Amino acid sequence: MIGTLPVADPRTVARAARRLLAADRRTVTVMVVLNVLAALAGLGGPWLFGRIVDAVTGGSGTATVDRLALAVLACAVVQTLLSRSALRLGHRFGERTAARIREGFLERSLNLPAAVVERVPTGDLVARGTTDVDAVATTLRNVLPEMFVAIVRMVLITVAVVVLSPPLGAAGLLGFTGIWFVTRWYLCRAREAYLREGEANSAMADELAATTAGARTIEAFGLRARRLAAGHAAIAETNRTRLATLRLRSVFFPLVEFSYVAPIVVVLLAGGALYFAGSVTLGTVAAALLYLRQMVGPLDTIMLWIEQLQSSSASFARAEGLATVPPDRTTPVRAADHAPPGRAAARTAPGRVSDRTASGRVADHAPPRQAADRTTPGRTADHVTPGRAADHALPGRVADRAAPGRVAEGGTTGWVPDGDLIEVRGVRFVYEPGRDVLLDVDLTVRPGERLAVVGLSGAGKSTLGRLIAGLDRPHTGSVTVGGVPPADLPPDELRRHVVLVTQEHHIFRESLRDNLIVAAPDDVLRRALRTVGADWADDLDADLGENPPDGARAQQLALARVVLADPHTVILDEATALLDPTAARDAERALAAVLHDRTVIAIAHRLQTAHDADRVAVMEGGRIIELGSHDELLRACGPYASLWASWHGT
Ligand SMILES: Nc1ncnc2c1ncn2[C@@H]1O[C@H](COP(=O)(O)OP(=O)(O)OP(=O)(O)O)[C@@H](O)[C@H]1O
Repeated sequence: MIGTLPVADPRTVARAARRLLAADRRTVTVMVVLNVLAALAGLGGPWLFGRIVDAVTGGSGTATVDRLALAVLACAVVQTLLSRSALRLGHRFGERTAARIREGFLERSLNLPAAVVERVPTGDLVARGTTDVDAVATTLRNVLPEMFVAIVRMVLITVAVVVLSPPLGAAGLLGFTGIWFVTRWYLCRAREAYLREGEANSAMADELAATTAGARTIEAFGLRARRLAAGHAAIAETNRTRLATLRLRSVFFPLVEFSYVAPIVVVLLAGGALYFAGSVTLGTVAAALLYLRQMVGPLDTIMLWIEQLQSSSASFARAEGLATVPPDRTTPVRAADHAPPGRAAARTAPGRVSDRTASGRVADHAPPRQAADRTTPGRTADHVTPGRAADHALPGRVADRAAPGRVAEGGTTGWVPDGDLIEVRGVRFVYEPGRDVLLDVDLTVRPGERLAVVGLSGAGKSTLGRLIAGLDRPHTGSVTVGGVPPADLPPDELRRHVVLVTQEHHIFRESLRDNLIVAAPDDVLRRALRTVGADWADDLDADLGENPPDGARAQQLALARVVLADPHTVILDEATALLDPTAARDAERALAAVLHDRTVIAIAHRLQTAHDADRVAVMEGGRIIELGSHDELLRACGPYASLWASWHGT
């Protein structure tokens, strides 16, 4: 488990950059060729100008000078045309590559293990997906093509000046060595400085997001001063890191300016001496000087953008860092899996169920049967398959799924659950090394049973719920649903078996239909909405991004998703805790309709839920310390009896 998102190391970044170049190999090749041709055309000008100087000093006629001047013009025109084409191609390449990076980032974000997403600061992920990806996109679109042109020109100008006159070329290059030292000094410090600036930006975004999201809590608990102090600290850190990069720039750029003049002075002095010694013509000195002047253009471009390149390479490292997070399930989910129903099947499961695909990891116990062996001819699976109206038998759980013979689509283990039995055996789980959150947990939940899990805050109830819902894997022991580890099931399959409903109900900025996640005919969707009492939801095309439903309605939507997914087991983790009492009563009614005929594991804070359950599991310090019916546990006079007594005030 990790507390912050990682940053890719330089080798990983270089590999990713190579992959992006290789993805557009043809364009890159054409770009290189056009740039080389443009740079070659550009070399003609100074050389011809040198010939003009020699022609004039040698007393040639104006006709020669005119011809040479026309050739200079032709070179300039050809260079402009070729450069423009190369640049246009470069911009297009940049756009396409930026789109690839965005898609990759989206895919990786969706693939992040739920436990990681919950633990890392939201601001970090948001800043990487916005500021960092935008910085990389801008660089690819605007900076990289120009840098590329500049580098090609610099290389060819260097070759040209050395070929023109080796001693003058050597003098010029000697003059340019200062830039190399200055740039090296800058680059050694810039990456770290920009990475720190990016981190500080993320932290500030996180602080602001936390303050905005928790506005009501802040008001209610008088936390304004605390939040302000946290905000100021984050802003101060951002300022500090920005000043650090500014300091680097304020040393770097003046030194670069000075370094431009140095080679010209050196060549003028050396050229003068060589001319008077009769080793070079005046035209050659003039051409060499012009070449060196020409060098300033591409150098300027490189120096101008080098800062942007540094900051965006740090941004790229942050965006690529997501790729280094180990997945909780090994088969990555495709971005297409997250398109709304109708476009692609799965997006986000009801409640906080993550849409990740299954891992190739084989369970440490033997699943009942292998899917491949179980394809029974003529047997039809009765699952809630997107688009299959017949499967949506509402409101209770009527569909007969997990039928032997059905092959799990997209599953990596090839196993499919056989039956609805939930078994937890010898489970141990940690979020942070050295701190067991679950220890030796054994539990069997029979199909159709209502189990309440109670215990003090931090006892491990939600973690147990997450393991049964397949969002996390146990570190030791096994959790199985119908004999198969739920974390091994692909999202589509998983949600037909187990769904976790929490108090968080995410609403996508899409239509009501898309928000229901499971694709089904309109009448089935409407029936699901009616089942949960969502009378307000008659227009399936209504854009929920424009009119986001309030807490109670969002809850109804989440429950409608459960109805449509039609799982045999629903895990409720404080599903109605955030609703006001009236809304909570309505939600309880809707819940009752949804839970009918299903196995229910209710993580309960109100002991009334435990009272109404078939059995109660009492958790403490990551262990189940008592298990039995309400009456049995009361008779046992143990921890549950004490909890019940204190809850009742007796
Ligand atoms: N993502 C996480 N990263 C690190 N520690 C975590 C994470 N989630 C929970 N914990 C810790 O694990 C322990 C068990 O948490 P869990 O949420 O499972 O308990 P709980 O009984 O459901 O508590 P509550 O009733 O307060 O929700 C707690 O100490 C909690 O701080």
